[in-house]
Amino acid sequence: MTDNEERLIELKDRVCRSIDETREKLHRLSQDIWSCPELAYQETEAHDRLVAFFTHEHGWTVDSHFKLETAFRATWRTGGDSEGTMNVGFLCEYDALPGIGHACGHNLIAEVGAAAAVGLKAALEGAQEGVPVQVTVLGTPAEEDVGGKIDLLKEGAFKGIDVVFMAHPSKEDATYLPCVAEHDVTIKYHGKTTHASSYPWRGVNALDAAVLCYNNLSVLRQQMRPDWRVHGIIKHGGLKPNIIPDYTELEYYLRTPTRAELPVLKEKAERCFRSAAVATGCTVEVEYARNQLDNILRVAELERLFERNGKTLGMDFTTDEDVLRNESGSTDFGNVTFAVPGIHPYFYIGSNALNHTPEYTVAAGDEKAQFFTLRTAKALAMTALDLLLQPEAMQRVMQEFTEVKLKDDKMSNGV
Ligand SMILES: NCCC[C@H](NC(=O)CCN)C(=O)O
Repeated sequence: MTDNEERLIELKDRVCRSIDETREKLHRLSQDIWSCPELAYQETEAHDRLVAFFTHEHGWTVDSHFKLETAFRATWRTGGDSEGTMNVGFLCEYDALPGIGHACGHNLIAEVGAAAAVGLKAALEGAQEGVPVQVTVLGTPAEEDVGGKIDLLKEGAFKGIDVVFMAHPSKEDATYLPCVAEHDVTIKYHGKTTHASSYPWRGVNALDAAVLCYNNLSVLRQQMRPDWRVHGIIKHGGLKPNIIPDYTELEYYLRTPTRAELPVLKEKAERCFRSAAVATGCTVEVEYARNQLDNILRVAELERLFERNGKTLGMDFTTDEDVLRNESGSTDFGNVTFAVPGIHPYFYIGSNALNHTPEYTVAAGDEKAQFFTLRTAKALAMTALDLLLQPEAMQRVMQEFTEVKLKDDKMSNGV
């Protein structure tokens, strides 16, 4: 075994020990966030708790309200000049869901990011030969909405970060689960009210338009690729049965496995929106969310390193092809992966509950989740050490990142 390999093992042990030594503070942080669920862009308490956590941990430079009201940044760097310093990013999410609190366990995402950063810093602080590194923690709000990470990307918050890590609670350990491109859209129909019984023929029925739109999209599914998704709700359908509705509103999520396919689906969906207006005589407004979520650009080398570290800690990565190929959602982390190589693995939290259910809310606040949460943080920090102490590993990551980006560019440009 080489000296460097021995050093890596020692530093990885130090990461695990320091995270275990901080577990009480980390659990309290996670519990404080879990017990005060806040919606996207309204995560003021969670922001304050995380800012206070890093402020009280020595050595961190903390920027509260960093580019967004409820975003933050905490940085720590080893001494020496900035030349050759690798900037390792860890992301914290902390927004909850309406009506069911932290049913996606974002309190645990925040805890994983904080724990991994604290563990990596502790390991490197004591390293004999300096390892030039900056550790950057970014608090990224509103993942469940239009995506705070995308806002932060636009504001340059990820500039200078060389590799980025986060992890998401799930019902199994997985180095990756399909994360698809998505664009949210609101469709508004405007008609004309009249008495629905006395003289309905004088009205223009916006609810008819909404129902036709819903049905148009429902029949479109037969002609969609099986891995595309179109799903939505009628947010406003009218005021009273005897008033022909003059305003209705629908919200839909349009999803495709790659960002290159999304324009194709959007064009088909828009025909459904607009034909409902034509058929009823309504006017229609189509409003897309300001941010489109991209699919995750995968870097297999990062996933391999993470899986190797996770297995040494006892993680049991799923091999269920059905899960690995089909069960998917979207995340604004996808947009980050087109700017910075990164991984977004999933981790079991001691429950078979499904995300976005009240049962998952309970599981995310259960002390039983702590062991799995801290184990995941250790594996992330250990993977960061692999890159810091093995330059050839980071070179492989960058080479692969360049290749997959080029392949995506060609697909997006129809090459
Ligand atoms: N409009 C954004 C929705 C994102 C949401 N993300 C997830 O559920 C991943 C876990 N937080 C989605 O519906 O996919």
